[in-house]
Amino acid sequence: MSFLALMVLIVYESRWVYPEIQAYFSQTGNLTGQQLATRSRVYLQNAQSELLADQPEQEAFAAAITDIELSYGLSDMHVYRHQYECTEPSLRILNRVLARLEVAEIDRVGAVGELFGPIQCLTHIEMDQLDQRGAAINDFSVSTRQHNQVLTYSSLLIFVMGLVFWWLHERQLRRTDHATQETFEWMQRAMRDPLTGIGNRSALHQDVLAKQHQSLGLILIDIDFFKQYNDAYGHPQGDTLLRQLATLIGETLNDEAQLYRLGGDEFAALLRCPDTETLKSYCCQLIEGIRAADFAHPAHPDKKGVTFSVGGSRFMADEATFAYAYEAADKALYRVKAAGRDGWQVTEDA
Ligand SMILES: Nc1nc2c(ncn2[C@@H]2O[C@H](COP(=O)(O)OP(=O)(O)OP(=O)(O)O)[C@@H](O)[C@H]2O)c(=O)[nH]1
Repeated sequence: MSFLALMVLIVYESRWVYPEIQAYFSQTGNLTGQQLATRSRVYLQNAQSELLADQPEQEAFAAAITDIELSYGLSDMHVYRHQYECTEPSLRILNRVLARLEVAEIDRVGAVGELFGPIQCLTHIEMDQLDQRGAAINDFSVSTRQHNQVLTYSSLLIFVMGLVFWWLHERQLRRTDHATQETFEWMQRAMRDPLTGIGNRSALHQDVLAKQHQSLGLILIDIDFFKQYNDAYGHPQGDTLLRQLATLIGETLNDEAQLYRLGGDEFAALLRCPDTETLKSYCCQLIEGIRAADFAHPAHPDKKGVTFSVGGSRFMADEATFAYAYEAADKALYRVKAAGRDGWQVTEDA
């Protein structure tokens, strides 16, 4: 709002300059007024010269009459009559002198003397018109200086306001960026399992939705007798094992799978899977991988190391088929558990 007011002020100040210059240069009253009075005075002085010149009286009178008439014409102006009290009496004197010159009822010296009054009046008019012009010039330069100052300060203010707005805008931009970054990081964290760093159940759902219409394999991996492992080594060691197993699963699947911890001791792997044979080979690799890793598990009932039960299913990714695929993989896993664990099964055509 204040910005708009400043702009209006600048436009007003700019518009002011032109009419003011016009007003100055159209001081015709003063300029012309002074020039006419000067000419009129010069004619009267010429008339005096003619009267005093060494020439026949008749010629001198004729020349003087012409000069006085010219002077009269230039003096007989409304502005002079209106502004200067001496004008009317001067014109009357000129009229009288003219009349007397025409009938030769006045001598040369007398006529010259009569003209001094009007000359004095015209000199006064000239001086006054010059003073008025000087005052107008002075006023004009003062006003110009003031308006220039207003223009300069307003422009400066606008510049500073522009800088402030730019700074505020930049600051807001930085804050928004920061907030967006924070939100993004929170969302990332909300999708991660804090213990192992791999995705959680929400991430699994999201990733499936992002792979619409792709042929995928879902593999559920459950640690056998993990409760006993915790009991034997304690929870901190159990946590360490969970982290190690997350790494092992990733390496075993050649980092082609996206991994998730669904809670407790259950992991999931999601990977591209063109056919069931591929899915089976991944499951087989997992069982062989955990056996080869040979993690100690003293509380394992069969005295084996840590083992997995693995169930898998294959599906064309979308929201509805994922629910069936999950259920199918879970059933396969359950069958492995029921069959004694440490093995894998897949459900065909989920
Ligand atoms: N260390 C650790 N243990 C966990 C965590 N989450 C769950 N558990 C434990 O995992 C164990 C899972 O026990 P169960 O569901 O009976 O599974 P299990 O002992 O592996 O038995 P089966 O699956 O039938 O072979 C429980 O004892 C939980 O306390 C965790 O974040 N860290």
